[in-house]
Parts: sequence; structure tokens; C-alpha cells
Amino acid sequence: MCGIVGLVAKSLVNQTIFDALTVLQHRGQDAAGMVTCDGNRFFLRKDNGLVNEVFRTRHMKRLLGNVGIGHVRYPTAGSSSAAEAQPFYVNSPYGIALAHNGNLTNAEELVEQIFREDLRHINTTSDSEVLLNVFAHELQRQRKLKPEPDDIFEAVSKVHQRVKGGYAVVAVITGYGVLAFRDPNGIRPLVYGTRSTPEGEECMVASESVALDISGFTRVRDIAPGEAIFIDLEGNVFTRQCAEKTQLTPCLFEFVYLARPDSIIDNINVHQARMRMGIKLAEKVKLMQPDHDIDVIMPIPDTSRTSALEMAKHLNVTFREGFIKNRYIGRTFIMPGQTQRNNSVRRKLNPIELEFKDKVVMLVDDSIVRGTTSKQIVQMARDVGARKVYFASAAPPVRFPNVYGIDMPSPEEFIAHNRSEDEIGEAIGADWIVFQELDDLKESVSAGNTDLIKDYDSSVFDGYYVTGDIDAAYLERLDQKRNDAAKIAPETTDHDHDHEDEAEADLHTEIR
Ligand SMILES: O=P(O)(O)OC[C@H]1O[C@H](OP(=O)(O)OP(=O)(O)O)[C@H](O)[C@@H]1O
Ligand SMILES: NC(=O)CC[C@H](N)C(=O)O
Ligand SMILES: [Mg+2]
Repeated sequence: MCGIVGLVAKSLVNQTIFDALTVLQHRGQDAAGMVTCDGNRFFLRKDNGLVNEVFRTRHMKRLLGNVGIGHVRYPTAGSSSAAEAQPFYVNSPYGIALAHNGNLTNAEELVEQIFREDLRHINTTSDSEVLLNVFAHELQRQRKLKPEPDDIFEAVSKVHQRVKGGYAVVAVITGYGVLAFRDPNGIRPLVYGTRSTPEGEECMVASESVALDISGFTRVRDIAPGEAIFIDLEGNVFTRQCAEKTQLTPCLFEFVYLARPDSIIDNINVHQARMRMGIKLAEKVKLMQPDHDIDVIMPIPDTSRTSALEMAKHLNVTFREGFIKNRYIGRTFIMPGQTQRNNSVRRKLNPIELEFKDKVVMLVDDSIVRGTTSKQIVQMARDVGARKVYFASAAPPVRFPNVYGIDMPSPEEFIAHNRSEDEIGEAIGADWIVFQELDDLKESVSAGNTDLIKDYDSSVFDGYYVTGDIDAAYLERLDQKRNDAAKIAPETTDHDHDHEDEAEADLHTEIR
């Protein structure tokens, strides 16, 4: 779940793309990148780090042009090397830079195909470089000196035929404009909006509507599954459905955890969906424990705040913030290694003793995945004197790997693996645990868009993969390739090293 943005404006785009990336930072903390285009030339800056670490004034000054795309990365394929930060670039045809949120499930086959049939070279282990080369090859096959929007859309149709998985994509084509498209299942989000300026209309495409809000863009609509949007250099907007068969099955986990609450995804207000999750949880508690003895309900900041508050209201129990979050530490779940995740929880959350002493406390989190957060939090609550600690999760237990852009490759790493719900409660040290039912979770989200959404990519909860190409052998290979032990090497070099050297050794041109 990286964050992407594309912009066609009437003046320099660098600052607006930077601003958009700062509000998409929660979707990827490992690397950031931007490509701008002044009509003839691309300017690229990408590196490991947070947005404000990657783009210094000297880089911003050189990111020229009124057209560009940006990316924040949370790796789900390949390595964490700076060379695999996005956007990626190919010089032919025209010059194309591309950034991608999601994960391709047939990347390995495509690499082989690209080499043998398309006669193209892939220089990294990134699936996004694969996606770019498939698109570039298909656009080249149109053999147009000047491509029309229909030629570009035709290439996107071919991409949909060759590529499998979850993908929301932005690309800039030198001299022509910005293209964005979404996979035929609409697994990853993509929205667009416009802004009026005295010089004319500007258009932005982004992972989440919050990116539009903060720069004064008005949200127009979500990009439909399989649909592509092309904005030319004058700001003219063209859209076309490019996939033969589509169904909207967005990732349910976006609504649980990934997205910001102030975003609207597929016409659903994420904040409201989380409020409904809290109400459903309260109803379940009422059913299971009609005479409960909960003194206080507490969220585990940040993401569970919305549902915990609503849950407390519906149970008529006091809501209190008992954990104070260090605002300078990022999201722990999307950190690249278990050691780092473990160490971050205690540094990130500190309890206020007064709120726990001799109380029966119900802690609420949006989800329990590896149990990193919940285990430590329950212990912290006990250490500061809670009499009993209950735990509620606004999502069902996460039991199955994700293959569409969330780095959860290994079932053994989930605390729910081979455990019943009660056993999960025991494993995190809680006196009682309650999980949301999957149907209740789906209803909480769907209530925001009853016409459009018939189902979700809920694979992490039920093991059903909407693209139909995932079998046990695939999951086994993924586990071997990307489990925490397999990732140890990139993890140690990732944040602590001087990555200037590494980036220079890799082949990617950028502004330094
Ligand atoms: O069971 P786990 O493996 O710990 O994963 C689940 C936890 O991780 C996330 O928090 P995170 O700190 O990433 O972000 P937040 O501040 O948005 O809640 C999520 O909100 C849960 O608290
Ligand atoms: N989280 C994502 O969307 C990842 C995008 C891409 N698969 C990468 O690893 O860079
Ligand atoms: Mg959390």
C-alpha cells in the first residue's frame, strides 16, 4: 500500500506533489520519489527515507515542470534498496516514468516474457519496473510518433491482459501528459480531482482524497476498476474503460487500517466506516457479555481511535485516552523488520497510570496482525495497575497472506496462525478478547456505498483471492521469498546505512 500522486498543473508541480506525499506518508515510510517533466526532460529524485528527508531544498529547486508524479513506498516485492524506490523510468517510447501501488502476482512470468518476447531488460527485482516495461512495450507496439489518448488507452488494455494482481498506477509520458489506471478489481484505491486557477483547470490523481483536500482540489470521483484516465499537457481529461471484465472488490484492509480516516475511498467515508465498526463491536460485546464489568474503553492510537470512541458511546462506557503516542514515530506495522517493529511500540506509546489503576480496561485496536502491538500494550496496561485487561479488534483475526500490496507474506508470522480466538487472547495476555465478525466488518464498510460494492478483497481474513490465480504453491513461494528471516539482509542495511553509496552503485539516474 504505497501512496501515489499524479498532477498536471499550470505552474510548477513540485511543491504540490511534495505536499500530497506528506499526507500519503502513512501508506509508505521506506522511500519516496518524484518525477517532474518540463515538456522535454524528466527530473527525478528518489531515495530511502521519509518525504521530508528525501526532498531537500536543493532537490526541489531542480524538480522543474508543470507535470509530475510522486510515490511513497512500503516494499511488497523486490528489495528495500534506494534503486527500487519509485518512480521508475524507461526512455522508450517517448520517455515514461511510472509509480505503482499494489503488487503483481505474475511478476516472475512477466520478467521471463519481457526478456524473451519483448526483448527488454529489467534491472531490479521490483514488480513496478516490470509493470512499466509491459506498459512501455505495449505503447511502443502502437507505433505512433505522436500517441493519441486512444493509443495510450489501448496500451493500458493490453497491460490488463498481461498483468495480474492489484495495481493503481500513475505515469508521466514526456511531452504528452499524465496517465493513471486501476486494476480490473479496483483492489487499490485511486481518485481524481480538479482545481481552478486563473490560468485554467488543474487535475490531480491520488491514492487517497486527502491529497486532493490539502491542496484545494475538489474530488471528482474514484477511477473505476479497469478504467484509465489521461490528462494531456493542456489539462484536458480523457477517460476510458480499458478492461474487458471488471468487478469492484476493493481491499477491505484499506478501510480497517491502511487509509487515513479523512479520506473517501470508492465513495465511502473511511471515518464513518470505522465508526460503524465500533458500533458493531459494541453490539457483539452486548450479546456476549450483557453484564460486562468494563470501567473504561481505550483506543490504541492512532488508527483505532474512531471505532473505539463509537464503541464506548454505544456501550455507555467512559472513553479515555490512556496511551499517549509519540508523534515523531511512524506506523509500526509497516516497518520493514520485526526487531524494529518490536522496539518501536514501547517508544511510541506510553501509558498514563492514572487511567489504568485498579480499573477493568477494554483496549480497542483496529486489527491484530503479528500481535506486536497488542502483546506489549496489554503488558503495559498491567504494569500500570489495570485490574483486568480486555481486548477488542475492529477486524477479524488476520490469518492469510496478502498478495495485492500489503507486506504480509507469511501465515506463521500472524499471531492468529493455528490459534482460536480465545487462544489469541491468551497469547497476547488479555483476560478476554473479542473480534469483529467478517460480515459485520463488510457491512460497516458497505453501508457507505450500497449500490456499488458487492464484495471485497477480504483475503487476509478469509483466504479468498479475487484475482483467481493464487494457489497454495504460490503462497508457499511467496512465504519463502519474503518472510522476515528472508528479508533480514535488506532490513539491516535499510535505515541505518549511508545509502548514498548503495544508490550510486545501482543504476538509476537522479538528482542528488
Ligand atoms: O498486530 P500488529 O502486527 O502489531 O499490527 C496491528 C497494529 O499495527 C497498526 O498500528 P501502527 O502502529 O502501524 O499504526 P497506527 O498508529 O496508524 O495505529 C494497527 O493499527 C495495529 O495497532
Ligand atoms: N506497497 C506497495 O504498493 C508496493 C509497490 C511495489 N510492489 C513495491 O514493492 O515497490
Ligand atoms: Mg495501530
